[in-house]
Amino acid sequence: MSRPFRTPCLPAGDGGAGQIGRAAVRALHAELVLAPKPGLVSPLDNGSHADMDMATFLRSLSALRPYFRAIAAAGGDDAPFGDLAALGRDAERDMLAATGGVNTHRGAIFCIGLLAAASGLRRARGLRRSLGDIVRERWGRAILAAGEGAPPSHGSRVAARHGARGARGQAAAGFPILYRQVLPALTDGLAATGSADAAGVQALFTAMTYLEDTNLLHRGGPAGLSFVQGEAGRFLDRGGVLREDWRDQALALHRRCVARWLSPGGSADMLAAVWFLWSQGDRPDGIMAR
Ligand SMILES: CC(C)(COP(=O)(O)OP(=O)(O)OC[C@H]1O[C@@H](n2cnc3c(N)ncnc32)[C@H](O)[C@@H]1O)[C@@H](O)C(=O)NCCC(=O)NCCS
Ligand SMILES: Nc1ncnc2c1ncn2[C@@H]1O[C@H](COP(=O)(O)OP(=O)(O)OP(=O)(O)O)[C@@H](O)[C@H]1O
Repeated sequence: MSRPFRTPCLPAGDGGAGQIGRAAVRALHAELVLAPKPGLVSPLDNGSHADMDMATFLRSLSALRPYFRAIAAAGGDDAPFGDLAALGRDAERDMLAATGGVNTHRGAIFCIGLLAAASGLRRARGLRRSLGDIVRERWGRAILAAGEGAPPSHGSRVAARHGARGARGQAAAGFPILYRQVLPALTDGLAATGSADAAGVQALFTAMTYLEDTNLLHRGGPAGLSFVQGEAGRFLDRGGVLREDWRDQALALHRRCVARWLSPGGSADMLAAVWFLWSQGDRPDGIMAR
């Protein structure tokens, strides 16, 4: 039975932008400290990354605090995509300054930034839509249009070569992977295990199974992408985090990804995004009253 959509309460002061910004940073922190995560930076090790570690990510996260609050406030003012993108470009500069030029959070600045803006708009207007729907309806067209003139990137090169839709395509469509696959996996994982770690791993492996991750295409081509999708899918088919030995199984895939120098960075962003959705009251069957 689906829950009725209820509008979250409005906190006093800045329209909730501070609260939304803090939730975004907490979601990214929760992704960072989770382990094991195949090929990704975690407290365990640097995964398939020679140029960054936990400390690099923590510096980056600290530099991004003002950004997430600012983009939530801009969303609350119903800013056009051009204004959000300008905030995002400034945030990328802050990230690069904090990390000595390393790309720790480019995907997250984009996707969690947009979701934070949508949360600001939802609170300001008392909307009863999911954050993904708000991103699609309010900024979807402009997101796709901005991609056409954008300077080349790893993502855009592999998108052109392999026909992938990448981060822009996922956002412009309202993040269907989050609502159809990753959020249900997180919710079911929490209900079945009562453990945020286990549910996070289940959500991450679900993203790895279904996402067309341009990081994997860039590093490993179509074979690298289908290796990760296939192995993550097998982990889920064998019972995922309901198996007693799930940590060993996840760790084994981590080692195999590192041996191939593969890193599912887009899926890491989806994990942080789904923690953010959870914190904002989005659920697979509606929006929780808060
Ligand atoms: C759209 C963005 C992410 C660039 O995407 P693009 O595919 O061109 O580049 P790039 O390879 O550098 O980064 C993509 C990142 O998205 C994540 N990702 C990869 N695949 C996917 C996917 N299928 N779905 C969601 N995220 C994904 C990964 O973290 C990856 O690192 C964004 O950084 C951007 O628009 N940059 C241009 C400058 C700008 O306007 N910034 C402000 C945006 S608010
Ligand atoms: N815990 C994490 N570990 C590694 N990458 C992550 C993690 N969380 C998110 N990511 C995402 O992965 C991306 C970084 O991946 P990667 O280093 O492969 O990208 P790149 O700089 O485009 O490529 P390369 O380093 O191969 O030149 C970031 O945009 C980031 O958002």
